[in-house]
Amino acid sequence: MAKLGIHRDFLMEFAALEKHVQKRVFEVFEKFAAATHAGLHLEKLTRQRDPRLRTIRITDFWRGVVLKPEEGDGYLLLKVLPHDKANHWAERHRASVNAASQGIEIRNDVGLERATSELRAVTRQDATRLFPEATYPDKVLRSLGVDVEIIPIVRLIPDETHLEALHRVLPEQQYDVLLGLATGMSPEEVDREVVQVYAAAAARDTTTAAADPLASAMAHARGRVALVSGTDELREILDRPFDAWRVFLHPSQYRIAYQESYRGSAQVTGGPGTGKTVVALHRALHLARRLPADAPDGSILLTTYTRALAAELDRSLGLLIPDDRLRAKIVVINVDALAYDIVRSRQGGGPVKLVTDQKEITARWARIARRLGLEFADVFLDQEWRHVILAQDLRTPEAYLKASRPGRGTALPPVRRLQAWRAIEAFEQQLRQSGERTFLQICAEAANLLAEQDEPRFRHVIVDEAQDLHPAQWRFLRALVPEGRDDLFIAGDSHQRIYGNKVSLRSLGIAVTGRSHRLRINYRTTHEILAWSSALLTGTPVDSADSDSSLAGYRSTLHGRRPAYVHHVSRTDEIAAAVARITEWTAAGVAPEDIAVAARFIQLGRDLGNALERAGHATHILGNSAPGPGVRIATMHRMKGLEFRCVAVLGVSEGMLPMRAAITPVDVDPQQHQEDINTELSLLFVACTRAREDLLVSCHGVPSPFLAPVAGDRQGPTE
Ligand SMILES: Nc1ncnc2c1ncn2[C@@H]1O[C@H](COP(=O)(O)OP(=O)(O)OP(=O)(O)O)[C@@H](O)[C@H]1O
Repeated sequence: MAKLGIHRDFLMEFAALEKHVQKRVFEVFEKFAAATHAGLHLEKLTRQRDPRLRTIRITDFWRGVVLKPEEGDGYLLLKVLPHDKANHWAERHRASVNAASQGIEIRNDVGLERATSELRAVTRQDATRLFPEATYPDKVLRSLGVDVEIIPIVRLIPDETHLEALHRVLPEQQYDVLLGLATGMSPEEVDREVVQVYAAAAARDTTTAAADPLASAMAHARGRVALVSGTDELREILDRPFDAWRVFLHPSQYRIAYQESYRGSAQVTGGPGTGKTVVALHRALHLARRLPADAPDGSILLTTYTRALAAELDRSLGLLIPDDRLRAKIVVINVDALAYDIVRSRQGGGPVKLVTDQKEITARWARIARRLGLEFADVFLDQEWRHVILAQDLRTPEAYLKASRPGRGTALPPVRRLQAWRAIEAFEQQLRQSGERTFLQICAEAANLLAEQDEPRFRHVIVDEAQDLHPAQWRFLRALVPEGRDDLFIAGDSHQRIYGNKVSLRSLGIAVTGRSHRLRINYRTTHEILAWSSALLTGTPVDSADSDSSLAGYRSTLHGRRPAYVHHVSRTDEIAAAVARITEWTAAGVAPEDIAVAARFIQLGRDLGNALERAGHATHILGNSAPGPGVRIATMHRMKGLEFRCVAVLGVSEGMLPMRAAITPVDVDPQQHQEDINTELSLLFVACTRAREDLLVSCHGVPSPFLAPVAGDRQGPTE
C-alpha cells in the first residue's frame, strides 16, 4: 500500500475550505490511501526548483501540492491552494533532509534568496550581527543542522526582529535552532533542547530504512507530518481539521507526552497556550495504551481544579481517543468532586453537607473571634486555617506551635498561636456539630480514608492546571496512586495561579527533579497579544518587550492586531463601546460562540449582556451547565483554560481590579497582601491570554494600576 503523509499546513488549509471542496479533497486523496494511485494524474511544472513536487487537480479552482520522493511509494500532501497559487508555491519550494535530525524540511528557496538580498541592502557592512562567525563558527552551526545554503543568510541577520521576520522562509527546525542561540542558549543546550528533540521524535517513526533519504525522512517529521495508515485514518484526520493538536505534536510536546516511562512523577510547565493541556491529554492516551491487558476500566485518572475544566478535558479526550474501550480506561473528574464521591460513599452514599460560601465562612470566623474575645481579623484566622493548619494537616496545638508558617507575613509568638488555635478549634467544632465540611476538609478526609484502606485507586494520575491546587488536594492526589514509575504527571503554569495556593510539591512527597519540562511555543495567542499580556505581568512597558519575541523564553508563531486598550469616562460608555466592538467582530464573520467577554464581577458582564441582547446579539453566561448559543460572558475565573477567537476584558478599573474585597489589608499580613495582588494580576493575565486573534481591554473611571505598563497604548480621554 502507498504510504501517505499529511503535512500540518495541508490540514490548516483544508480546514478553511468549503464543505464541498473538502469532500473533493477527500475523494482525491482517498485514492492514495487506498493504494489505487495508479490512475492519479500528478502534474509536473516547467520551472520548478524541486522535480519531486507535483500538483494534482481537485476542482477547476483548487489544486493540491504533493511531494513524491523518487524512491518508494510514499506521497506527502503539502498544500491545497487555488490553482495559480498552488503552481506558484510548488515552483518556489524545495524539500530537503535536515543533516542533524534526518527530518524532512520544506524550504522556500525564492523567499530565502529575496530575504538575503534585502538583508544585504538594509544592513551596513559594519553593523552588529546576531550570529558572528567568531562566536558561531560554520562547524558549530552545521552540527546543529543549519546547512551551507542557510549559513550565508544567517551571517547577515542583525537582530532578533529580523530573525523573526525570516520565520516564514527558513526551514522550521533551523529557525528553532537559531532562535535558541539568539535567546542565549549555548550550542550544547540547543543541541539537547532542539536538535535531539527533533531527532528523537523522528526516530520513533522509522518503519523502513530507504536508500532515498527523502523517502525515509518523510516519516521523520513528527509535528509537521502525520503518516496515515489507510482511508479510515485519513477520514478521521480530515473530519476534524481544526483539532490539529490530535495529530501534530511539536517535537518538544511529543517528547514529554510520549516518553516511554518516567521513573517517578513528571511535570510539564510553560506559558499560556503552549499546549500543556494537549500534552496531558496525549500522556493519558500513551499511558492507556501501555496498560496491561487485564487493567480494569478507570485505571487512569485525568483531573483538574474545577468542574468546568474537567468537562472540557472530557470532551477533548473523546476527540483524541475515539476507541471507546481505550477511552474507558481513563476517568475524568475534578479533584474536589472525586474526593466528595469517596467521602460520600464512605458515609453510605448520603449527601455530605458542604459550606462553600466564602462570605459565610469569614463571618463565622468573625463571630468566633468576638465570642472568645480574641484580637484577630476574620480574614487572618481564615487564612491561617487554610494556609497553615489545613496545608500542613496540623491536628494538635503542639504541632501548630512547632510548625513553620511559610508564606505568612506576620510573626505569631507562642501565646498568640495558642489563641489562634482556640479560634480554630472552635471553628472546626462548629462545623462538626452541624455536620458540615469545606471542600478542603473533604480532600483531607478522603486522603486519610485512602491511607487507612492502603489501596490506591489508580495506576496513573494526570493533573492539569496544577498551579491552583491546595496542599490538602495534593495529599489526596498523592494517596490515589502508589508511588513509583509514572505515578503523577503534572501540567501547570505558576503565572496563571488564580486561587492563591502556593505549594512545595517536594514537601508533599512529590519529586519531579530531573523530570520537569518546559514548553515555549505558544499555539493559541498572537505574538502581539502575548507580548502585551506579558508586559502586564512583568511590568515592562510593551514597546521594550515587543521587539523581543522570546518574552522570557516564550514565543508565538502567530501574528495579528495589537490589543486595544480603551479608557472611558463612564461605565455606560464602556459598555456601548464593547457592544460596538463585538458587533464589528461578528460582522467580520466571527461566530458569536468564538467571542468572549470577561469581567471581574459578573454583574458588569450581565449588564453588557443585556446591552448586547438589545443590539440583537445572543449571549450566554458561562456557568456549570452546557453552554447555549451566543457570545460567551464569564467571570475572569471562569475563563481559565478556555480560548476564543476574540476576547473583551471589561472593567479593568481601580477598585475593581484588584478587587478590594479580595485583598488582605496590609496591616493584617503584608506578605498575604502582596500575594493577593499578584493573584489578581494573574487573573487579568489569564483573561487576556484566552484571546486567539483579537483582544480588547477597557476600563472606566480611573484605570487599574495593573494597566500602568501599557499606559502608552491607552486610547480615549485622559484624566
Ligand atoms: N501541536 C499542536 N498543534 C496544533 N495546535 C496545538 C498544538 N498544541 C497546542 N495547540 C493548540 O493551542 C491551544 C492551547 O493549547 P493548550 O490549551 O493545551 O495550552 P495550555 O498550555 O494548556 O494553555 P493555558 O495554560 O493557557 O490554559 C489549543 O487551541 C490547542 O489545541
